[in-house]
Amino acid sequence: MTLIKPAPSDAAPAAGLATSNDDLLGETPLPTPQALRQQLPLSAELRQRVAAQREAVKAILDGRDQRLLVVVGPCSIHDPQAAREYAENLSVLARQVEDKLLLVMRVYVEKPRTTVGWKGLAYDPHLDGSDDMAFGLAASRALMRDVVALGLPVATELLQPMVAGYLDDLLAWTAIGARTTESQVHRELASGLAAAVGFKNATDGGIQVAIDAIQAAAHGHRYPGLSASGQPILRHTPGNPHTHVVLRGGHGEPNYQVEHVAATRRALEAADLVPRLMVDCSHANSRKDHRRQSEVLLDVLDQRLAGETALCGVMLESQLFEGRQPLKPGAMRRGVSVTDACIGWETTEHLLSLAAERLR
Ligand SMILES: O=C[C@H](O)[C@H](O)COP(=O)(O)O
Ligand SMILES: C=C(OP(=O)(O)O)C(=O)O
Repeated sequence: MTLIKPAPSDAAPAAGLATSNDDLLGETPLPTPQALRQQLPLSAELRQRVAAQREAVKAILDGRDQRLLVVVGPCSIHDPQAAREYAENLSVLARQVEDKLLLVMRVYVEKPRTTVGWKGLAYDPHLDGSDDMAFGLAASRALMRDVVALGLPVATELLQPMVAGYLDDLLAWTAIGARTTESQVHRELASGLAAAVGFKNATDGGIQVAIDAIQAAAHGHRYPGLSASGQPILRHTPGNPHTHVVLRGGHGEPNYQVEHVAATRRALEAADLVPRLMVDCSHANSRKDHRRQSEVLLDVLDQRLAGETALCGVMLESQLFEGRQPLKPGAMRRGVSVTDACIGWETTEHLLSLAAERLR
């Protein structure tokens, strides 16, 4: 992706004259979270639905509901219309398997990058480096609201803490990603979320950072933030007891197999935490080959059926069509991932129907 030069109005003054960082930065106003929520409000019915969806996720994490939590959907959203079509398919499947699986749709609008790259619908919705974030935040909120209206719970990764205020009333489950689980800022954010939070293990495969994150997020925190109306505030959080580890493998090596799950269970128990985990079938667990996600899922199902109660969830990266494609506006295939490769809808439907059948 080509980096765009700042427009003249955003251009920084000559560096030699700068006396503070503000002099070096361009800026573009954004709506406040309150303004966006007013523009795209949640009805009382949808608010209650989100509350019920959160409760359903927490019941699984607490062991009050024996179903498997399944966070499934695109690696990233770049085409909200295609995502709506995906959500319609998923909502039909969700009803067919609801006796054994709770399906939650990945609506990932912020992407953490290893170095640089497209950062997601919320940041660059026109996919051209113009970074029309006001539009991107609105498109993200509108899509999440439509997904909830279809009856599906929404999952996302929260990356930039300020973005949370635009979207967090819609979320039933949240990820803190492998690149941010060790960050105090993200642990503080998690401690104030009403939704359950999954902490990914680190990109090097280390699980201790996720265990530390669970402990940090369970505590109340006070940290500076912005209120819904844009006022700087000291935020007071209550602590979040509904968090868990997500095993995603590390540095190309998987960590979903029986010995890894047993080691993670022991590490959680040693820290006096309830052993509850989700396995991400993608990322290093699939060695970044989307076709291997099924292997991981089937292994996790075998572990569950063999009595491993710590395994309460799985994650799948899935799109309308399989694979991935480079981000080239004007030359793109509809419903194909522009970040990590995904399995296609037919495979997703087959795998989740099979999973429900095996658990029956
Ligand atoms: O889930 C998606 C990617 O694995 C993550 O955003 C990192 O992407 P990158 O390594 O392509 O930057
Ligand atoms: C970026 C993701 O995962 P991880 O943080 O495990 O790399 C993701 O699930 O989209």
